[in-house]
Formats: sequence, structure tokens, C-alpha cells
Amino acid sequence: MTDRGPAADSTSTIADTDRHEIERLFAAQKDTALALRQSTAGERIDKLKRLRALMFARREDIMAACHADFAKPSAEVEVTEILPVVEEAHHAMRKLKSWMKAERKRPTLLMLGTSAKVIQEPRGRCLIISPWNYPINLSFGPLVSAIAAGNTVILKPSEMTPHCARLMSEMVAELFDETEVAVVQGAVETSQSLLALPFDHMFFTGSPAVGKIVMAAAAKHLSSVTLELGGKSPVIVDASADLKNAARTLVWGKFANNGQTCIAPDYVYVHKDIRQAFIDEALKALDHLYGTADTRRDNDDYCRIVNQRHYERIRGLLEDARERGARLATGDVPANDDRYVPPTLLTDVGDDARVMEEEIFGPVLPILTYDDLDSAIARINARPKPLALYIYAKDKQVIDTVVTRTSAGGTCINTAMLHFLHGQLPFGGVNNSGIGNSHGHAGFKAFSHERSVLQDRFSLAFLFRPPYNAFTRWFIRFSVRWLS
Ligand SMILES: NC(=O)c1ccc[n+]([C@@H]2O[C@H](COP(=O)([O-])OP(=O)(O)OC[C@H]3O[C@@H](n4cnc5c(N)ncnc54)[C@H](O)[C@@H]3O)[C@@H](O)[C@H]2O)c1
Repeated sequence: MTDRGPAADSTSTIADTDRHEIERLFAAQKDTALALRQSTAGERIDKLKRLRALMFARREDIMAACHADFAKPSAEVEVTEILPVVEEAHHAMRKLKSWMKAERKRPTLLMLGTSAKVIQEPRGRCLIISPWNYPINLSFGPLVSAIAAGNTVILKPSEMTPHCARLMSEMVAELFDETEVAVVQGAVETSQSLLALPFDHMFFTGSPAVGKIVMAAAAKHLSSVTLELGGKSPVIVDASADLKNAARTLVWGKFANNGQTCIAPDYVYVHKDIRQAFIDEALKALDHLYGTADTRRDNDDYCRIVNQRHYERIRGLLEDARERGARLATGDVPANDDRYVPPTLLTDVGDDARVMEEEIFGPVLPILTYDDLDSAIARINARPKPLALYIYAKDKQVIDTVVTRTSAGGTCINTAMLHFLHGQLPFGGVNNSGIGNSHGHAGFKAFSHERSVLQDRFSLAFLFRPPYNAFTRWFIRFSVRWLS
């Protein structure tokens, strides 16, 4: 596809859905949510099968929509939008029977004579609000988990990727009755109308700022929440690291999707002794992945910034950094033609630059240096807990030190971003970068309520109830002493 110039700005108007229509849909899902409590694994697997098949059947449409929204390269669409969703569905289909099984619990001493189990109950009516940066993946991925867990869903995709939002609306309508799964299109107003309703669960992916709005809205009805948020994900490149591997995987992690990835390496702390060698390797990795600097603009494998507002924001960050003494190791950023920002390595960045304050979410990689590991760890710990933290080192002690002395949603060692694709790993943030997890079993659990069920058979619980006579008093005191 050589036709550059995503159309997002010219067609990005999605009308907000009327509040009454939203309330009607929400009410219409009530009976289905109750009926789905009794749905079998086979029935749920069948729905996942149909969703997976439709992803494959509509893959050309998915590529076209992503290209129209932000010139996303077709190979990147297959790797980061289609593959993770079909893999999520495939994994859930294989594991669902065991995930749904009641878990028997042996009695503790006081509960001898009872039988107990934990059952996975569907949460009920669920809301999924998704961001624009992986519009299909981050909408249909959670949808797979919600269906696997037996829920109804209202899905609100981002208004900033309107072609993808419309396509998902069509695809969902092809598979589901609106009383089970419905897509509601719109922007902030629509989102707020949805958030006002007493959903059983709200699953939100987006910025920490909006995450706080979602949590406050959920608190009004005590809806449970999963918040998949963002932040600044740091990288430590130790002197013992394999620099070629570090450069190649970081350059891919940073510049895929034009840096508009929640777990993109946000900034790098490289040991001062290997700073120049790392920069040289990173420049080589850029040539390898995206061609030489003069040809990158026309490289079909390189995506664009989603809209003019974000383009101006990134340029603003670069100008501010430059004014404070930073250098662009990759050369100048050309004037705006189609919201192209080349892959940019920034050096000599001060901690006071704005690029070090906010999540960059664009193709700009600040490279900072450290002398001793303690100082790098202290600088990372001075910021809110990140969604991801990456470590490049051969020295095991360095790896262990960084892992145990920092906190992050997830961590990769000697690679970047792959933990997102591992279906057996819970994916999520911590505090400012998120609450709760998604993917695989963790995604199923996010959309399920763990319900304890206890049956009394011949327990001694009656001895704990009044009237308290001499014998029951003795028994209670004996129990306390025995367990103390
Ligand atoms: N943890 C993850 O899995 C993950 C994945 C992708 C993106 N993110 C994060 O998402 C952010 C980028 O995505 P974005 O710009 O679409 O995020 P965003 O928070 O601006 O928007 C996300 C969704 O919230 C809605 N929204 C926006 N403002 C709202 C408001 N005031 N009230 C109610 N709803 C509102 C939007 O319509 C959209 O559907 C980054 O911070 C990134 O790190 C996190």
C-alpha cells in the first residue's frame, strides 16, 4: 500500500449514541445475562469459534480499516490486531472446560463436616471501553474473555479510529443479537452515558486520567472494574547486555505502531560505558527494520500518528526537549505532510524535559545514561509504577536486583513486549498503570465472579451458637486454645 495519508481526520466524526438508546440496550441485555448463567462450555466455545472465523473472513476489511484510520501497515495489522485475538479465542476454546470447572476445597479444621467449592459465575452485564491504538485487538480481545465467561457485553470502541469502530459494529451485528453483544459508537458523551449505568463489570483500556473517571463512575454503583492503563515504561540496558539484541528488539518495540503502544519502551537508561555503542547499534537496527533515513518516509512498514492533535503533541515534546539541550541522533523531523514523525532517538535529555514527564506514545526514544544501578532504580522508583519494565543484561544479579527492587505491571528480560502475547501470563498494570488483569485464564477470571458455595453435612457449627451453656463454652474455649 503506497497510498499514504490516513483519512482519520477527515472522517473521524462518529455521532454520539443517544442516551435513551443506550439505556434501552442495557435494559434489553438483562434477561439474556440471566439466561447466560446456565450456558454450557460447548455453547460458549461455539460463539468463540464463530468470532474467530469471522476475524479470518474479514481480515482484508480489518487491514483496510486500520490503514484508513492511521496508515497501519498490513503485516503489522496481522501481527498485532488479528493474531492476538484469534490466539486468545483459540486458547480460551481449548481451556474453557477446565476454567469453568468448580474447584473443590478441603475443609479447614473448624469446618470439618462441610463440603465446599468455588464456582465461576458470569459477572452479568459487562461494559468494555477500548482505546484507539490497537483498535481491534483491545476491543475483541476482552470480548473473547467476556464471552468465554458467559456475559453480555456493550462494547464502545474509540471514536479516534472510526473505520475500525464501524467495522467492529458490523461484525458484532453479524454474530450476535444486540441483547447479547452490542457495539455502541461515540466519543466522551457516549462513554459517560454508558458509565452512568449499573453494569456488573466495567473493563476499561485507556489512559490513567480517564481510568480515574471510570473508577469514580463505577464506585457509584459499586460495579467491579478492570483498568488496563498506561504510563512511562522504562528500560535498563546493563553493561553486560547483548547490544545488538537490545537495539533490535527495542527499536521494534518502540517504533511498531509508531510508538503508539501502551507497553512500548518509553525511555532507556543505558550504562554510561556502553552509551555510544548502544546508539550505534540502535541506528543500525533502524536501517535494518525501516531502511535508511532518507527512505523511511515511504516505507510501507512504518505507521503514522493517529491524528493532528497527537502529531502536534509529539512535535511539541521534541521542541521542548531540544530547547533544553537534547539532541536528535536520527536527524531532523520534517515538516508535517501526512503526520509522519520519523523514528527518533533523543540523547542528552534532561530529567526536566516534558518528554520525561508524560507518556510519549509516539516514535521518540529518549536515551539517558546511568553510572550505578542504584541511581537508575531510584529514578525509576521516583515515578508512578509503570505498565512494563524491560531489562537487558547477561548478569543474573543485575536482573534479580532490578526485578526485586522495582514494581511494574509486567517485565521482559532481554526482549520487549512479548509478555503481551503469552497466553498463560496475566497482563495488566499496577496502581497508576492499572488494576486487574486480562488475557487467557486471567481474562476469564476478570469477567467471572468467584462464588463460594458451602454445604453443611455434619459440622460442629451448632456448638458455636447460643444458648451458650457450660459445654458449648468449654468447646469454644477449647477450640480457641487448640488453634492458638
Ligand atoms: N494497559 C493496556 O492494555 C493499554 C493498551 C492500550 C492503550 N493503553 C493506554 O491508553 C492510552 C491511549 O489510548 P486513548 O488515547 O484512546 O485513551 P483514552 O483514555 O483517551 O480513551 C480511551 C477510551 O475512553 C473514552 N474516553 C475518553 N475520555 C473520556 C472521558 N472523559 N470520560 C469517559 N470516557 C472517555 C474514549 O472515547 C475511548 O474509548 C495510553 O495511555 C495507553 O498507554 C493501555
